[in-house]
Amino acid sequence: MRDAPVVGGVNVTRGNGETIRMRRGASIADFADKIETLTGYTVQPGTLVTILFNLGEMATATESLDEATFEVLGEELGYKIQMVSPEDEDKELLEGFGLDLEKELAAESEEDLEIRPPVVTVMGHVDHGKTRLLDAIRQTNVIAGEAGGITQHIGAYQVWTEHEEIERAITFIDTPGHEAFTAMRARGAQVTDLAILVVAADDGIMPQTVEALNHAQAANVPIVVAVNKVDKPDANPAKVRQQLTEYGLVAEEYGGDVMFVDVSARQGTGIQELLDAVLLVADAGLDLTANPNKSARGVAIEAKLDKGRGSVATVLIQSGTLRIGDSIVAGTAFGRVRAMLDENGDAVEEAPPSRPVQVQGLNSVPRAGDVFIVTEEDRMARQIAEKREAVQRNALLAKARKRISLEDFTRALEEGKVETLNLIIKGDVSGAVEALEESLLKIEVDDSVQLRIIHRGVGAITESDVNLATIDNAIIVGFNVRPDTKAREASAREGVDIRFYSVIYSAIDEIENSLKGMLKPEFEEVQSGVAEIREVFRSSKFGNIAGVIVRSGTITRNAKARVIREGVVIADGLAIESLRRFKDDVTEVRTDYEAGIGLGKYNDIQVGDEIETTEMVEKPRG
Ligand SMILES: Nc1nc2c(ncn2[C@@H]2O[C@H](COP(=O)(O)OP(=O)(O)OP(=O)(O)O)[C@@H](O)[C@H]2O)c(=O)[nH]1
Repeated sequence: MRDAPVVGGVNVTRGNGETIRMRRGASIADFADKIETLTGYTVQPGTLVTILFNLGEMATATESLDEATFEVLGEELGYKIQMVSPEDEDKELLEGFGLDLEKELAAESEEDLEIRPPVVTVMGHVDHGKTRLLDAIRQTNVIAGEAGGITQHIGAYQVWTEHEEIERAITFIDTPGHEAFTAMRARGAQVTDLAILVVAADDGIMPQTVEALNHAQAANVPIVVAVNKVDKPDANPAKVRQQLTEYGLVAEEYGGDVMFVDVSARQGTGIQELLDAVLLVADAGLDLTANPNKSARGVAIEAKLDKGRGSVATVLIQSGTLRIGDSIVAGTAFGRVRAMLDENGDAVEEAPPSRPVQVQGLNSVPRAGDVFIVTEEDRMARQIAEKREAVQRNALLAKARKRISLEDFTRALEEGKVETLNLIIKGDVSGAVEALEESLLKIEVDDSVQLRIIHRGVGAITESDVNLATIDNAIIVGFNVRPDTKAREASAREGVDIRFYSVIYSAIDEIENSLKGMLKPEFEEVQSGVAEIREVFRSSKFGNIAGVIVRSGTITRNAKARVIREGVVIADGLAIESLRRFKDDVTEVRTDYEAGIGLGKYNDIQVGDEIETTEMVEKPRG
């Protein structure tokens, strides 16, 4: 490739608004490659590192960058950046193996398709009777002859019911509440065709009822309401109907189009009517069909590591038929189907669409929501899994930088992009949540800025809040509440910004400032690399040079350094004046590599000392 000519003082590798597609986890070096392909001229990654540095962002040539950083760099160079979404990325990965799931589905003709059972998730507030209802459904509708058999929890099961004189199956996802539902949605897997919202008639609408229906509505999944515990003396089913009207769920008897069914999970009443309602909704407009005559595709519902059996994963077949001996890949897990069990613990030879089965034979445990596909050869399943693992690793590295934070929002605003700030509000008492919501909605800003509160609730910040924030790129505001362990892990993994407040005024203040584009980012120092001194050389030009091996992270030429002797910082705020590998000046040295570091006039270094480097990164508030 040739060097780019300079025309009118401008290097012609600069763009003219062309779009460059970048993968998650890509680096400056990848970006340079893309520009080279586009222009036909050589682009040095180091040049891009310098340009980015001059824009106030520090990154090495091979480090994974996030979307915001690519955009900054792209804008400077005259390119539009389009980040490839995780779904598209995986799609492209599969296409590389000749697998195009969408094309496959589109190529199916009407004759190939057969009706499949609806897949139903049961959601509702704690103690409103989800578990009991699922038990009741199961007890009254297991396949004849298997009643009383030992059932085992595999995360999903099918029941059979006579509907308009035909025996029909319904598949129930039986994972703990809507946590699984949102986890799967966050991963782009749509498994649920329909949701049953359980509301106890003696208790009425509670925070998780609202949360559950928000999730179902956001996913565009139709809802059937089961008004439970109608056997209780203080049951008030009419009130439940009344209350849900406010959330857009209007009962048929009130002129709306939502089916409400009164049930008692304890007494087993109303169950048949509920199943009929589910099938009516499914038949009315959901068009649930699939081709059973091809190799299977579906979604992992739950999975665990079993001491005796290894990885066991419950999968839901979405199209095709799964058979013993099939090679499958689910997320980053792969293997051959060694055995399949149904919810009764019975061995199954093949599983058609909408059938959940527990599969043995995968090499590791897939995550809930991972899509699985059957491949023609074992080798292909393994290669897909390995490629995905590499992609995930890179994406994680980039994501560690951050998702949207209030500061990003402010910056986007300052750049004049029209923006909507999505918020989730969680508080300790409903009064506070309402007060906060009301005050926030009253903030006056100009027309280009919008505040949307996509969910509010009382109680700790949960994993499902974080999942919702991930999907809608929202910021979570916690008023006197904290995330639970799972939520904390999820927010760290997904990089969701959670802001904690204990005074309503400061929450309003900060969000108002952000909406008005006044929030200034704060920076903090983080460790970027540690090197151990193994030799000290004297150089007439540079003073003492430390011969080091990098123990962790990356030592970069621009970083600040400190010297640590036996765990004590003996000098701080030093600049790295020279960084060399052998005789060459380099900009960075990574873990396990040797290098020579010169700290300018600072000479007090000994063998065994550590040089630790730090960089300034934007600090999450809270
Ligand atoms: N009277 C009456 N009690 C019920 C009925 N359904 C459930 N219950 C009781 O309500 C309590 C909660 O029921 P669960 O099925 O555990 O509720 P859940 O929604 O699954 O609760 P979590 O799993 O904790 O979210 C239990 O004590 C049940 O026995 C009903 O129809 N009538």
